[in-house]
Amino acid sequence: MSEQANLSPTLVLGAGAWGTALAMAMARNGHETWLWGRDKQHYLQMQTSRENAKYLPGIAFPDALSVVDDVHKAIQSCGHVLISVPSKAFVESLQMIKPMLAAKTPVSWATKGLAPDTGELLYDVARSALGESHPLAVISGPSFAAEVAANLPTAFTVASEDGDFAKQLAGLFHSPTLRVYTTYDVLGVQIGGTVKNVLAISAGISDGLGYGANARAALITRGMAEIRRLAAALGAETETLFGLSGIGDLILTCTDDQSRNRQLGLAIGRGLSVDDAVKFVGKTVEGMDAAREVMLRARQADIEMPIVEQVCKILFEGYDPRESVQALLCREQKAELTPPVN
Ligand SMILES: NC(=O)c1ccc[n+]([C@@H]2O[C@H](COP(=O)([O-])OP(=O)(O)OC[C@H]3O[C@@H](n4cnc5c(N)ncnc54)[C@H](O)[C@@H]3O)[C@@H](O)[C@H]2O)c1
Ligand SMILES: O=P(O)(O)OC[C@H](O)CO
Repeated sequence: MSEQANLSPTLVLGAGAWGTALAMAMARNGHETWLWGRDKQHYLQMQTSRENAKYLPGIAFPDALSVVDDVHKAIQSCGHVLISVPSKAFVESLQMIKPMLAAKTPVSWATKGLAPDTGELLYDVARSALGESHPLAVISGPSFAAEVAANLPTAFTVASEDGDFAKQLAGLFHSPTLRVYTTYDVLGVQIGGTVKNVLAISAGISDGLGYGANARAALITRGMAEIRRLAAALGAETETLFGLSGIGDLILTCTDDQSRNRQLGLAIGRGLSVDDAVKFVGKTVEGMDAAREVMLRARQADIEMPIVEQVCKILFEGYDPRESVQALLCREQKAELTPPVN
């Protein structure tokens, strides 16, 4: 993609919390931004009230943000499509845009997760669905939608194999309150953004059980070791995991109650069944699906991810969370670091 290519207007597909917050951030910078949500009632409400009362109440849309209803027309005439739907709707979104997308229109997404059932990385899914001609990018990092919408200081990362696209996309968001970094390591960014959701469930469970700060810090640190093992096995850069999309997002979601993944874990740890906890949270919890898919990838790569494994046992096999903590604590003694072999 050339440095002069024009990404405007951006069409944001998915009018949930994150799609709306990202659309508002671009529009605040004066970039023409179109927001589309599939629910007609919701669309009409946003168009009339000029806010997204369902997900981000009380924050007015900037003038450069328009709510669009004719998604087909919008796809054909936009300069860039940003997908912000849950991972289970990602393939469906690609299929929807594909027939209408102009040959080289760049596509990015802010979805965190893997493809359902196969555990494929979304970058690979998008590349095989859309072909080689579209620049692709992933947006990830420690960023709660409500804080971005409220214009609170935030930093995140844009990853693309196309450096010009990464730079231009980052430029759409960059502002005095939003610092956006770029990287070429699409693999590392996706792995960090996916696995942290599963680990946030584990941290929530631990806190919900009433275990202390020591246990939470241990889960974050050993969870990071699990992310690193998977990332290394799949060929990501270790450095990425020490950045915003790795440790940054892991800390955010494991420690702050705004995280829906952590909220799910807290509810389970406090004694709700998994089904009741899901109903209680009542929002998108990506770590539920991700747990299964991350475990699949770990088995394929023949690596150990004991915390993710215990989260799967609690979520899908009815394990008592206390038994899972015992299983983690009773693992054989291990070295954190062994001396290098000369
Ligand atoms: N909320 C955050 O703070 C945040 C931050 C960073 C990343 N993310 C990621 O962004 C993604 C979206 O999360 P969210 O918080 O916006 O979720 P959300 O539940 O707030 O909204 C999801 C939206 O997607 C819509 N949707 C579902 N299926 C769709 C489809 N097939 N086509 C079009 N729209 C569809 C829903 O109607 C809903 O409006 C997730 O992968 C999440 O992990 C969220
Ligand atoms: O609410 P969560 O747990 O989905 O986390 C939201 C974002 O991914 C935080 O970066």
